[in-house]
Amino acid sequence: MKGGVPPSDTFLFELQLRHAHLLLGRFELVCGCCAPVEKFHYRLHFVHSVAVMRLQNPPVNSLNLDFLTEFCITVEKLEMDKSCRGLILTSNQPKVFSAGLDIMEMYEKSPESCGEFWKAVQEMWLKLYGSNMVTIAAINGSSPAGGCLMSITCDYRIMADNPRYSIGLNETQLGIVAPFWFMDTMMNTVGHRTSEIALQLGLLYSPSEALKIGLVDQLVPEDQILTTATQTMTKWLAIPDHARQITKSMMRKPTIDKLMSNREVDIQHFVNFITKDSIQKSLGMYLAMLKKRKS
Ligand SMILES: CCCCCC/C=C\CC(=O)SCCNC(=O)CCNC(=O)[C@H](O)C(C)(C)COP(=O)(O)OP(=O)(O)OC[C@H]1O[C@@H](n2cnc3c(N)ncnc32)[C@H](O)[C@@H]1OP(=O)(O)O
Repeated sequence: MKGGVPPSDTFLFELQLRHAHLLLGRFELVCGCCAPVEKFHYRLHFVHSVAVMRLQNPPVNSLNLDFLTEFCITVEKLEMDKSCRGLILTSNQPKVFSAGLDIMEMYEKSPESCGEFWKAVQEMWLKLYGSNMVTIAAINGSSPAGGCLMSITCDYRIMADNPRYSIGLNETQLGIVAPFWFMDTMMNTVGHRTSEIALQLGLLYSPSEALKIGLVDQLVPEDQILTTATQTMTKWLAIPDHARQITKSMMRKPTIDKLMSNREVDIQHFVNFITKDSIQKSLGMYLAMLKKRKS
């Protein structure tokens, strides 16, 4: 513990809660009083009631089952920690915020594994879209498909102004169909007409195009992304929590309820769809294209 002032009971209690996160969640915690202990899928850093989560699942922060499970446990713990009022999501990987769902979790897998994976994807969306915290995505790299979904579940999106980066729901380009709750989240963000075009064509937008259609809220130079996210967070946290939380919940509840009352059907639909030979073939071709593009 730094400094000569004895810690208050409340502070110690909060610290214990955070240490509990540390032990259960296997992430690296960086705060004034404790040294980093373990690195895993992300680093978590607390600054004045705000958790900054830097995703680090190399090489491209693809969302696999392990990552999603760990992510959900951590968000749930932050949600329960009354001292944590905001969450900033960003990437620790160069050039990529998140490459979306890990295609390997959907390719040549058993129906059981696919079902378990899809449940974790649903859980991630439910936790983030329904969060009481202020959530800000600091998008410091490309963010296709599931990466875009993760971003649009947040309350506010700040993207690095780098024309090489892109963001969007490009599922149709892989020969797959975004489920209704991906579509709903997109429609709630950019409106129905723009979503129709974006989703049917599987468009990936440059940062300036994304700003134009309202897919992101602000562009900044990459080296200013976290400072801007922190300043934005301060503005949002100035609003009384209860009023902001009730407003958020009233606006998102119908969309959340729609998935909540159809979770099992949605899982079955996903499993039936993704295990079809024709869809497996499309995924295989897409994976080969990704690898070929690299060489
Ligand atoms: C009812 C049915 C509903 C189904 C709904 C499914 C919903 C959502 C679907 C998804 O989220 S699918 C994922 C879609 N993601 C993408 O299309 C992105 C693909 N990746 C890229 O475009 C690029 O990798 C990148 C993110 C722009 C980064 O480019 P960079 O040049 O930095 O890196 P690469 O060399 O391309 O990739 C490195 C390495 O990672 C592998 N990889 C990339 N993305 C994925 C992925 N999403 N899943 C698994 N693996 C991925 C890539 O093949 C390379 O592998 P190696 O060659 O190194 O083995």
